[in-house]
Amino acid sequence: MPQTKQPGNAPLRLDRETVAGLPARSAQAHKGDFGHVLVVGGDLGTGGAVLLSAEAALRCGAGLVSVATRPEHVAAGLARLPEVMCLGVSSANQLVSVLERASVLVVGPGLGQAAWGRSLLSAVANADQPQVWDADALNLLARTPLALPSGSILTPHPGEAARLLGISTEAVQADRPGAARKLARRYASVCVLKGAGSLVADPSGRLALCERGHPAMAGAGLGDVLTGVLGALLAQGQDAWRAACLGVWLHACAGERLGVEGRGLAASDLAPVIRELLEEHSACQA
Ligand SMILES: NC(=O)C1=CN([C@@H]2O[C@H](COP(=O)(O)OP(=O)(O)OC[C@H]3O[C@@H](n4cnc5c(N)ncnc54)[C@H](OP(=O)(O)O)[C@@H]3O)[C@@H](O)[C@H]2O)[C@@H](O)CC1
Ligand SMILES: Nc1ncnc2c1ncn2[C@@H]1O[C@H](COP(=O)(O)OP(=O)(O)O)[C@@H](O)[C@H]1O
Repeated sequence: MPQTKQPGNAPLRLDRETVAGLPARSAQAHKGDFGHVLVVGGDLGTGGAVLLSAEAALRCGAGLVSVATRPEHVAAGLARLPEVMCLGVSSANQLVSVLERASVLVVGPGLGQAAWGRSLLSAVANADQPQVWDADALNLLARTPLALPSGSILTPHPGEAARLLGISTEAVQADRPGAARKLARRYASVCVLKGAGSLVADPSGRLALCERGHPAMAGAGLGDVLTGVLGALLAQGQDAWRAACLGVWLHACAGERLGVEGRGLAASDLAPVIRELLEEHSACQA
């Protein structure tokens, strides 16, 4: 990423110039060049969260996308996203073969915190691919010591950050840079602290601020979309810091573009707009 000089401890401001893009694709490119994102989650009652994530990964250029979810959700997943390989798993041992084939793991959207979700999260945590942890993966992490593999990203909203840090949501909001940096250090991962003015922190203390976005984004599933975007950028070779900076910026700019239409922004509206913005920033063909 171009390193704009930052005065003192000021965060890097994410904009078109400061976020690093994806390289153009060669004319001989094939799907095997762009990674395989596996999204794990979607317990009974929250099955849509994994589909939002998988759709975003597909629309941001991942070569292959799989979902591992409750068997009850497979038919709906295939009907909505025929491009995605949708596997029903009743227990963690059914995850093993698909985990081995994936290059990036996204875990947490709609995962739940019951035995099913806990066992899938343990299996994912034992894998060594770069990972994106969100939602219930973070709620479980707050209760159980688990290590994230190197090159991973966690994406708490202020409520999840508060649970991880054992403090109130208000305390997180009162010192967002401090909370983001602390989580990045504690989990040796890049931390995206979501909410108006999302922050990206890394374990070395580096901090970036995204001033884009729109209050129309305050609705269900927008964070699930972000996880898929980040998974796709990791799968296409960006490291955790670059993927987080580009992904957060694209997601917020897409929210802004759609937000002008007013309230009622559906999370699934976002993916095609993120695709447009990604092409404007990093064209697929030179
Ligand atoms: N279609 C589906 O299947 C969907 C499934 N989903 C799944 O549902 C599960 C539960 O996830 P969740 O995030 O709704 O619940 P939870 O962690 O209790 O957080 C809520 C509390 O956190 C806080 N808070 C959050 N943001 C804040 C901010 N910016 N600024 C300040 N505070 C903020 C705020 O706390 P409060 O202010 O109310 O104290 C808020 O009440 C999870 O598995 C997820 O994947 C969802 O993704 C939706 C779509
Ligand atoms: N007022 C806002 N301004 C900018 N971005 C927002 C605003 N409200 C929500 N967002 C963004 O929308 C997403 C919401 O994610 P999250 O709270 O995890 O929702 P969910 O769990 O329903 O998917 C985050 O990326 C957050 O930064």
